[in-house]
Amino acid sequence: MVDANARRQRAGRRILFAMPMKDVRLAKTRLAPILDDDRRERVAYHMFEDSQRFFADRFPSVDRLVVTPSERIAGAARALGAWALVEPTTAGLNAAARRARLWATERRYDGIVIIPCDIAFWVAEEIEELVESGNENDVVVAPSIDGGTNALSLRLPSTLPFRYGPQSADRHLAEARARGLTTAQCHLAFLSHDLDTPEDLAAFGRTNAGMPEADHDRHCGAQH
Ligand SMILES: Nc1nc2c(ncn2[C@@H]2O[C@H](COP(=O)(O)OP(=O)(O)OP(=O)(O)O)[C@@H](O)[C@H]2O)c(=O)[nH]1
Ligand SMILES: C[C@H](OP(=O)(O)O)C(=O)O
Repeated sequence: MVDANARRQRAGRRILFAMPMKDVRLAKTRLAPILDDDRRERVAYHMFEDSQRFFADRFPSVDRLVVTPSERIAGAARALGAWALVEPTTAGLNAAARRARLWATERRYDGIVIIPCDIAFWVAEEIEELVESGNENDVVVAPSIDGGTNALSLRLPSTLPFRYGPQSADRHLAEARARGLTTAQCHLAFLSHDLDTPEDLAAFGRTNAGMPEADHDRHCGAQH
């Protein structure tokens, strides 16, 4: 009975997917050595659009917020069914995350899942796993293969300091533990692959080389 009630409560949680996105002119700068500006901007825009279509198609009932300094991206986000929050300047991912969390808190969402717009392959089951783990834990981190944070789920309200940057996955978990929050880490094979470097792009182009072979490589586990 307790379980059934808890499940019903979780099912009623309102969450927000928050997706930070730069102006494409400043995006994907690590690809500049191999792509001219036009191609680099197209890659950035294509990945952004792909992310929005994926969430609109597979998670139509979950609100999305795109945080961006770009009016062009904001307009495209709205056309693809998202809310858009326009930042006055490009102030970094930590600042964008803080803005998104404030927006969500003011609107009384129960949770926020911050996800970048540069994942090579989106897999709905991975996102479901992440959301489910976020229903059970205050803070959930899905690391990228280089130790970054490719998804961060927070139960709201939250005062966790954002630590995007090198090795941010461990840093987010450490900050959460230091505050006595419940934490989990999700190992999600596809979500761990953002497309940042020329090597990532080459792997992406080689029919899944460098990508996980099967989509069953996913699990979330509590961290103590
Ligand atoms: N709104 C906003 N989004 C950002 C900012 N910095 C990064 N992002 C977004 O956060 C996600 C991960 O970004 P990064 O991998 O750090 O940046 P990137 O533009 O994809 O690639 P690099 O320029 O090579 O670092 C992408 O969706 C970015 O567009 C920022 O200052 N503001
Ligand atoms: C989003 C980013 O992940 P990376 O690009 O380092 O994988 C970070 O955690 O700062």
